[in-house]
Amino acid sequence: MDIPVQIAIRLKPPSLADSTQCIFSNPVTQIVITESGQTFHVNRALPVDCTQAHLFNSFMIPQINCFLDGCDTSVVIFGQSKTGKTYTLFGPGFECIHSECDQGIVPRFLTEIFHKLNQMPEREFVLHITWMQVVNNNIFDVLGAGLVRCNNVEETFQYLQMGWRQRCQGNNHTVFTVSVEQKWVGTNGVLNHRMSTASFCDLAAYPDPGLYALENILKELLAGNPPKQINYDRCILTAMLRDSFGGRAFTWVIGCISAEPEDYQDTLKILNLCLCCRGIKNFVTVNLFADNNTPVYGEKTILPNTDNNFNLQFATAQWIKLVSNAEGLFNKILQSKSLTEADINQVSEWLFLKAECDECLNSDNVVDNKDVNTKQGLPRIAEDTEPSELSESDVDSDSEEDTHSDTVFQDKLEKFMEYFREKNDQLFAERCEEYLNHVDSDDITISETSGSQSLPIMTSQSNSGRRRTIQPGESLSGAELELLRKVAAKAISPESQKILIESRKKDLDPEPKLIERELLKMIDTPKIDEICKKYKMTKEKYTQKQILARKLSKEISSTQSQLKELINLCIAKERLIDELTRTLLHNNENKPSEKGIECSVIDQDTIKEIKRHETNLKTYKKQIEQIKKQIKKDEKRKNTLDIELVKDKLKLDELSDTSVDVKDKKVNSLKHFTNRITQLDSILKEKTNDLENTDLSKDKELMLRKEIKNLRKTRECLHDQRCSLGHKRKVYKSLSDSEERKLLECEEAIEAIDTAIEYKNNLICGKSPSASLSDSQDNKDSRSRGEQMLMARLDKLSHDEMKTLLYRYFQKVVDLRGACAALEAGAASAADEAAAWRARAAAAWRHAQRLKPHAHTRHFQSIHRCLDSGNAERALSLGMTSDSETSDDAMRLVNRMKQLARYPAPPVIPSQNLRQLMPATNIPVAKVTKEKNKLVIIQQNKKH
Ligand SMILES: Nc1ncnc2c1ncn2[C@@H]1O[C@H](COP(=O)(O)OP(=O)(O)OP(=O)(O)O)[C@@H](O)[C@H]1O
Repeated sequence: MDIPVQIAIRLKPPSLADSTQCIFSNPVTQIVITESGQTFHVNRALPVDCTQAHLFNSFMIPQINCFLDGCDTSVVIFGQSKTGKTYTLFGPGFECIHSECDQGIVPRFLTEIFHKLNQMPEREFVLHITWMQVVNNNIFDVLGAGLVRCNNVEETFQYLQMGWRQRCQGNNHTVFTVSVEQKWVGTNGVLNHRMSTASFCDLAAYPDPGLYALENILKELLAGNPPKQINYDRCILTAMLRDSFGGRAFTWVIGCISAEPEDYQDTLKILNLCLCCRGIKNFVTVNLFADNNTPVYGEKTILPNTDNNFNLQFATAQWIKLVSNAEGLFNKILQSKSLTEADINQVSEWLFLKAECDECLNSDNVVDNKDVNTKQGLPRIAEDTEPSELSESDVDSDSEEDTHSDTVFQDKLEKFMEYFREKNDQLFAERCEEYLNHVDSDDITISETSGSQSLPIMTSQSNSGRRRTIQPGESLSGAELELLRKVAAKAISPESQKILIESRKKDLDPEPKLIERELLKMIDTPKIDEICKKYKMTKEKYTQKQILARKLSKEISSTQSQLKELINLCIAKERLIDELTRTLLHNNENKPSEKGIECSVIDQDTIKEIKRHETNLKTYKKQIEQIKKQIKKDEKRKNTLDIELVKDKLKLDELSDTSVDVKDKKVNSLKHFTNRITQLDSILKEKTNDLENTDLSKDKELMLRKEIKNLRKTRECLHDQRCSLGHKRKVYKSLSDSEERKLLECEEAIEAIDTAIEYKNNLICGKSPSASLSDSQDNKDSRSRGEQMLMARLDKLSHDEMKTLLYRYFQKVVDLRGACAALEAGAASAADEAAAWRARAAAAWRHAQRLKPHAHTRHFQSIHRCLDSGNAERALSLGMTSDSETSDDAMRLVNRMKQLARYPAPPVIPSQNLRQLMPATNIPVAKVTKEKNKLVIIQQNKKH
């Protein structure tokens, strides 16, 4: 979320009560006004008498909440010297003499944080503090221990005291940070793992190089430069405040100003600087760890139980996991800000509905057992072994208890099934409708491939807002639709398919809820409920009768034992009476008469005793009779009960057959639906992933297209440049060296741009653009060790390094191409020269061939002439130069030479004589002319 930096202005109270004030603040209108009437609108215009507590409460409480939610926060204080910057941040000091009321923002913040965290025992947290000072662009660790872990407020205050003593006094910057890592399991059963940092910066007063550097950064940010392009590392202070300005922190800037007239100019400067910050927006976001939002389930969640509720529990657990996964993804997508507003609304609605479901699932109405840990998603469906109404009856046998708990369990199970069915149906129907409703009407098709199992997918534009929470149908791929058809087809009876097909044939818009109803019918048949109720009632009666029967038989057996005892007593009494009677008779027979009076007294006693015993015996016998009667009665009752029990048993068996059938059906339906839920959830998950990917890839695609567009523009420019250079070369036949190089660069750059465009196009089309560079196993294996090392190094290169490297290679390539072009030109001219020479040689050869016979002849003629003229030496030298050893002329010449060598040379004749001596080689020529009827013949030499 983009949040502008917030501004608060605090006026230092005047040193003297009656001193004049040149700056005023209006906390109602949040305006700071100068004596000249200049106004500054700020977020908090704090009054002169503003207390430390008021300052803290007026804007730090929301900061604390934000911080505990996992966002970074920051407080930066500007102000001239002695305007109360340190006082605002820390207070007057940490000694006991100082009142707690004077505590500044930092101690209050720490106290509040510990207080709040202690109020949330479910949160595990680790808190660290650091206290740094920037003195002359050098960093100084006030606490001397870097990050210091604090477990409670007391410990933290000890460090504050220590730091207060150790800190450097003077005009320097102080940065105090508090970082907290928190971990807790939310009510939805997912882990929250966050990290937040709060920084408190007490800036030095002007003039300070760090402050100037910060001022420049603020100006750059205000000019609209993205933070990524701003060099925060120009000094330590700016590097430390990277997050506060243009970063991810929720920042408050506090301007501490003096209201006194002599400080007016400095105050204006600080006010303007603070106002500068108002235009800066920070991207505040929750800092999450990778494991944030992962579902956390205790072992308690999945209970080993009967088959029936195991499925139920498993389905529920899976369901919750899947929905939580989707929730995590949705949260991430929301944070990524890659969604349109409509999408954000939908996702938010989904999250809201999910929260509603969680609330509902975790409510105590659903599950009686209140001990269930609500953090673990759906409360545990526990076996209820608590005694209920029936247990009050006199049931003492184990089997009775079992039967009783069975009944209770049956009830519970029914209840849970009912609940689960409702929820499941509701959720499933929603999903089903969403999927089916959002396919375009064109998609009403019956898949030919799936044969009779195929389902016509219908559409209806009707939708309720709630059901439009997720609209996967809008972007369902063909494969997904097919999967959905299959999933739905499995659940729909052939009859309903027929109805659907028929309704489609009639060209009616089939009611989308038909499918839903059909699905619901599968598990929600009234017959099943009736049977279940009847079975339940009969079973209850049967159990009661069983109990009664048991009670009776127990009573009978106890009466029988009582009877036995009485009978034994009677027997004993009879024996006693017999014995007494026998004694009495014996006494009467053996005793003398004188003792008669004494004897009769004893006899009377014995008689009395006998009589008493006989009366007792009679009573016993009566009792025995009564007991016998009672036993008979009880036995009769028991027999009746037994008969009834047998009858009931038969009835139960009968019902049970039906109910088992029904139960089986139910279990099957439940299983089936569990599977379907899993399938649908996997689709949902896929769709969620797709949604994320699509949105991401859409953005990416847009970006790529933009890049391609830009590249094309660049290419066009380069192309124009290349054309103009080419044209120039054509016209002037040559280019300067730099122009030649430029041309090469253009060509090379165009080639590189073409490759880049192709690469990006491939990315858009989803093709692997750099198969050769991709790190597939095959490629890795096929690379030599050297190549692998090179690739590993390239992988480690930073963006800038890569850019430099590429530029160098580009230059190298251009150099090489230049050298190559020069070489090619040299080679071409050499080849031309060679060709010219070859042509000349050929011509010479032909010429030589043509001239050869004449030359020979002329050569030999001249030799002969020399010989003839007697110039043997000349002839010899000419002969020496002749190359005609094999020719006849040569042979003849050689012979003549040999003769000349044998005979001496003739005497030298003067040339005039020689002419006379010459044979008539000059044949006289007669010229005949006609002069008047006369023929004139004139002899004349040829030479004349
Ligand atoms: N609002 C205030 N209420 C009471 N006392 C104040 C207030 N503001 C400042 N003081 C007092 O003014 C004095 C100077 O304040 P403080 O040291 O905080 O200024 P400072 O801007 O940090 O100065 P420096 O830049 O020199 O570090 C301190 O004694 C402080 O107690």
